[in-house]
Amino acid sequence: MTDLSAANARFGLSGRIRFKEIPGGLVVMEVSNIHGNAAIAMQGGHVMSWHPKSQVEPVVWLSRFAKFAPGKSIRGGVPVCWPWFGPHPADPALPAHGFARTVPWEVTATRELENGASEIALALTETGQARAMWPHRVGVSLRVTVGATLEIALITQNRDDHDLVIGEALHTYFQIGDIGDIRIRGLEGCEYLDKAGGGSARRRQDGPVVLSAETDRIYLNTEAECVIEDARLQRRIRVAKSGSRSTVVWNPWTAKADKMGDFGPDGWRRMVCVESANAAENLVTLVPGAEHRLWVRYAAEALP
Ligand SMILES: O=P(O)(O)OC[C@H]1O[C@@H](O)[C@H](O)[C@@H](O)[C@@H]1O
Repeated sequence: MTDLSAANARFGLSGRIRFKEIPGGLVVMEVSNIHGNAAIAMQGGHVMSWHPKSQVEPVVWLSRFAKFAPGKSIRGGVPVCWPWFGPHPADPALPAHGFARTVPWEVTATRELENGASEIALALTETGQARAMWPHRVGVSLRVTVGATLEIALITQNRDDHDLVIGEALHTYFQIGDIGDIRIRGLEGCEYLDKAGGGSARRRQDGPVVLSAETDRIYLNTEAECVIEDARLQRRIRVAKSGSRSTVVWNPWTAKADKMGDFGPDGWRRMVCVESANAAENLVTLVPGAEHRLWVRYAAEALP
């Protein structure tokens, strides 16, 4: 759905949901309600930003140097990694983190809830390009609820006649005061694959996660809530989830961020990715007809 006036007529909600085109040609849905603001790009079904009114600063980080172009993933927000996480297991020519984040999605419904939150349903558009990369019959949808909290459900239905194995993540970039001033609780004692610098060593988390260098970890068998404690912004962000057995913690640090070209000079200091995923040993197998739902809820609150 790229026709703006048709999209606004069908799914716009006066004063609350509006579609617009941004420089670079992407169509973005802007959501604004009594609880706060969010923006969702139709490319990738990508929640680009979320700023609840209770917070001085946004909770979901979007790089000031993000590039907006057809077929290119946006640096920040909530990229949807699907149907594989990281490099493709067999074909390095295929895009990292799957194709869902760079293909068109379409809105299938919008509504305002009684509590003033806005609910948006999106579906991955069937394209020949996606089919060529992953030739299976499947239904993929997102349900985004923008309220006092941000909830996102990523739903996969196997409509084929054989088992499907998927990797996935809601690859969320959270806005923080400074990378040196946060700690992440909820992963204590968990085993992780340490991918920083291209490795894959297995380690165990000792205490809360504190970052002091490039960090790229897949925490395995982790279903509990994570909490990002931010001493600089004097707040904590709660990351609750279900249907997700891996948690990825990522920050590229300075040298890698410089090479990536869309972080800006110090962007990497203001973000941390805490991704609710099913990756590595936690892939999901769907039998024909089965449905899998990965759900997250983000909430921010002042530190006591
Ligand atoms: O630059 P991309 O493709 O969005 O990926 C960013 C990072 O995403 C993380 O999830 C991966 O663990 C990292 O290895 C990767 O570098």
